[in-house]
Amino acid sequence: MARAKSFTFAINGLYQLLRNEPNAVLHTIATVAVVAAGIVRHIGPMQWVAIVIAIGLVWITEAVNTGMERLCDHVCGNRFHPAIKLVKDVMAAAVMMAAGVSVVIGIIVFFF
Ligand SMILES: Nc1ncnc2c1ncn2[C@@H]1O[C@H](COP(=O)(O)OP(=O)(O)OP(=O)(O)O)[C@@H](O)[C@H]1O
Repeated sequence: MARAKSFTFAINGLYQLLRNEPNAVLHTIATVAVVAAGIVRHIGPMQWVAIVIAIGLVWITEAVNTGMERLCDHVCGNRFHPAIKLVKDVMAAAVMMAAGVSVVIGIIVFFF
């Protein structure tokens, strides 16, 4: 029962991410486009594995980034603090690296 409740909290987190994070719209469009391209190009099972990992990597880092941003804003009350800057910049770097890795995976899968 407790497990089922945790699952509903996680679903609520996903809903909040989709509702409040503008980047989530871009990720959704990119996810649909890449999956459609994979279907049209009849990519193989291992290529699907790479694509699923790439998509998951971006969504997971965006979710963690969003959570950390909200926590930072709550803790510092929107006042500037060097530690908050470091946390937010590092999280932004994580999203950027995940996106970069995903683009490289996409290029390898679809163009090689
Ligand atoms: N309270 C703060 N203290 C110090 N620096 C901050 C603070 N809030 C934001 N910053 C700096 O501004 C940058 C952008 O912050 P912001 O919260 O707007 O992130 P964002 O990436 O624009 O968010 P979103 O993902 O919602 O578009 C941070 O990476 C950080 O360098």
